[in-house]
Amino acid sequence: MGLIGGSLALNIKNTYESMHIIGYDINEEQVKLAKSLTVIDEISSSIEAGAKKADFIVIAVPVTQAVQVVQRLESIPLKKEVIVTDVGSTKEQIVQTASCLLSKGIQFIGGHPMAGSHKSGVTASKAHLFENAMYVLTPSPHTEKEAVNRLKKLLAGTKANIIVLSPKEHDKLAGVISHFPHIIAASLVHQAEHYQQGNPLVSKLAAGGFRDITRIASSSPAMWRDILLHNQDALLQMFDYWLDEMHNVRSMIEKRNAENIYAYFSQAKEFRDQLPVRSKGAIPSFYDLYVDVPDYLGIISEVTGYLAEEEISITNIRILETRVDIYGVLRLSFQTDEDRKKAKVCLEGRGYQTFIS
Ligand SMILES: NC(=O)C1=CN([C@@H]2O[C@H](COP(=O)(O)OP(=O)(O)OC[C@H]3O[C@@H](n4cnc5c(N)ncnc54)[C@H](O)[C@@H]3O)[C@@H](O)[C@H]2O)C=CC1
Ligand SMILES: O=C(O)C(=O)Cc1ccc(O)cc1
Repeated sequence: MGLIGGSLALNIKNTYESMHIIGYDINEEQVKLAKSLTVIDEISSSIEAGAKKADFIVIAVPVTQAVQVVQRLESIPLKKEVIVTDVGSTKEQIVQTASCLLSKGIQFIGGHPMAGSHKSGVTASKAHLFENAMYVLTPSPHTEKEAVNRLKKLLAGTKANIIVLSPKEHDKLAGVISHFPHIIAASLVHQAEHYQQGNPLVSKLAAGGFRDITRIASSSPAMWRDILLHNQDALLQMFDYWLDEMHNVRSMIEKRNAENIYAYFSQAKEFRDQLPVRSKGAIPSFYDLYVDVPDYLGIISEVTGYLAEEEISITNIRILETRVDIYGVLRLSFQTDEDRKKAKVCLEGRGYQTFIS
C-alpha cells in the first residue's frame, strides 16, 4: 500500500465503483492510512487472508520483496481464476520466480507502470499517476491471452499506453531510460557534495537547474538499491558504454576539439528535441506554465491564492528571474496537462500573461 499500490487502488476504484479493494502492507501504519484515506475498502491482516479472496492480486512492493511475495503466494490456496501481477521496476527475476505460479495454473503477468515520483508512501498516491504513461506487461508464453485481456481491462482507467515486452527487453530499456539515469543523478549530487567541502557556495549555486536534473536523486534509496541489484547485467553493459563516452568527452575537452564538442551537444539536442513531449516516460515530466509577474511584495501568494480558489494544485513553483522594476517569470508546475490548462484560463482571466514553453 505505498505510492504505486495506492495509486492503482485509487484508479481502479474510480473506474469500477463496485470493485472491493483489500489492502495489505507489512507496515501496519501504511495500510491503516490507506483505509482512512479511502484508498482501500478493507484491511487484510495477512497476505494469505487477502490473497485467498482475491480475483486480482497486485504486488506493489520493492522488487526484492516482490520475489518473496510471489514465493509466498505459491503456498496459498488462491482462487482458480485469479490474475496475479506486479508493478516492479525490473522484470526478469520477478517473472522467473513467478514460473512457480504458472506451473500451478495461476495466471501471472509481470507489469511495470513506467511513471511515478521520487515520493513514497500511500499519501503521495494519485489516481491519475499513470495517465499517458507507458505501462509494460511481460506475460510469459504460458500466460493465457484471455488473462492478459482481463488485466488490460482492469487497468484501462489508468489511461496508460499498455505495451507487451519480454522481461529481458524491458530490463534493458528500463535500464537505459530510468535506472542508469538514477545512478548519474546520484553521482552528480555526490560530486557537488565533494566540491562543497572546499567551497560552501556550491549548495547555494546548485539551487537552480542542478536541482531539476538531480530531482530523482531524492527517491527512496532502498527501492533503488534493489532495482540496481536486480538489473545488474543490463547496467554493467551500460557502464562500459558510458565510461567510454566520458573518456571521449574528456579527451575532446583536453584536446580543445571545438568541432567535436559542438557535435556532441548538437547531436544530443537533436535527439532530445524529437522525444515525445505529451506522453509521460519513466522519469515523469511536469506540466509547466510560465507567468509574467510584476515584482511586488505578495505577488506569489496572489497568484497561488487564485489557483487555490479554483482548487488547482501546484506541484512546484519557482521564480526564474526578477529584478527591481521589471517583470519576473514565475514557473508553475502541475501534475497534469488538464490542471495546467485550467490554471492558464484562471490566471489569464485575472489579467496575467501566461505562456507554455
Ligand atoms: N516509485 C515509483 O515512482 C515507481 C515504483 N515502481 C515500483 O513499484 C514498487 C513499489 O514502489 P513504491 O510504491 O514507490 O514504494 P513505496 O515505498 O511507496 O511502497 C512500498 C510498500 O511496500 C511495503 N512492503 C515492503 N515489503 C513488503 C512485504 N514483504 N509485504 C507487504 N508489504 C511490503 C512497504 O511497507 C511500503 O508501504 C517497487 O517495486 C518499484 O520498483 C514502479 C513504477 C514507479
Ligand atoms: O521520480 C521519477 O522521476 C521516477 O523515476 C519515477 C519512477 C521510478 C521508478 C520507475 O520504475 C518508474 C518511474
